[in-house]
Amino acid sequence: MLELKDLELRVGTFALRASCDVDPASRIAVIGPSGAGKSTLLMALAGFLKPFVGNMIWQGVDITKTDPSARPFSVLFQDNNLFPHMSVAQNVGLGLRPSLRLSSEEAAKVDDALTAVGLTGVGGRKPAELSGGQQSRAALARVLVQSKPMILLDEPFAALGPALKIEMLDLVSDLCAETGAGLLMVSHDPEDAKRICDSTILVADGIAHAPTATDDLLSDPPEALRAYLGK
Ligand SMILES: Nc1ncnc2c1ncn2[C@@H]1O[C@H](COP(=O)(O)OP(=O)(O)OP(=O)(O)O)[C@@H](O)[C@H]1O
Repeated sequence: MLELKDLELRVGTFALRASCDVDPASRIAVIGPSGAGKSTLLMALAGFLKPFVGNMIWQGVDITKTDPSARPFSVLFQDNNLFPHMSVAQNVGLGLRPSLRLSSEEAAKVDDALTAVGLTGVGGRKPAELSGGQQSRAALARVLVQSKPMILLDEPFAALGPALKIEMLDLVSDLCAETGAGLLMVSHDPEDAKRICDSTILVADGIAHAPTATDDLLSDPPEALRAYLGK
């Protein structure tokens, strides 16, 4: 279990509270109005933002002060963060070893991850030589190669067209099913949540609420979500 214990996150004058249990094996969407704190929550989980108050507990162990690389999460933010001067395989390899001095076993893992996302044979290309969808797949391979128990995605497919976005969401869903990884995915689109997430965390009015069944939440949205959905 991932426990958020009386967490308070602060960025400038903004504050977000979270106190709930999260099933690390499930697929969870994080939705809410713009500026509500969705990215802030992910940044704190990933270890890039120190909580002002409270603790994060992973399987009974306090990870509040654990380095990002030692946390049970791999993270993908919106802009993919592929380095243009490196090959696709090197970009993926960074997920395993920043020095890129990979053992043959690690190099094989990179190949496996590229295959899993449908990029067999393109490891030698530079990111600019890939389409937008292929770049998203490469970024996903870097997440996958880390074999972490949970994947954190912050609107990684927002720049893709609707058909490509659906393709990527389904790929994420399949990869989670195959690897057993859990998912926490920030999205602006409730349809994304409906498509691949069993439960949803609503972030609104300074609170990251406990995960609720996605269908229940969206069929009978609370006031804060209703306004956001335009209902
Ligand atoms: N560096 C910063 N300094 C001060 N305030 C910040 C900083 N970064 C973010 N904020 C504020 O923190 C709040 C939460 O931002 P956050 O990016 O987490 O929201 P969000 O829900 O992810 O928004 P969006 O959906 O628009 O991406 C916002 O009100 C934002 O203005």
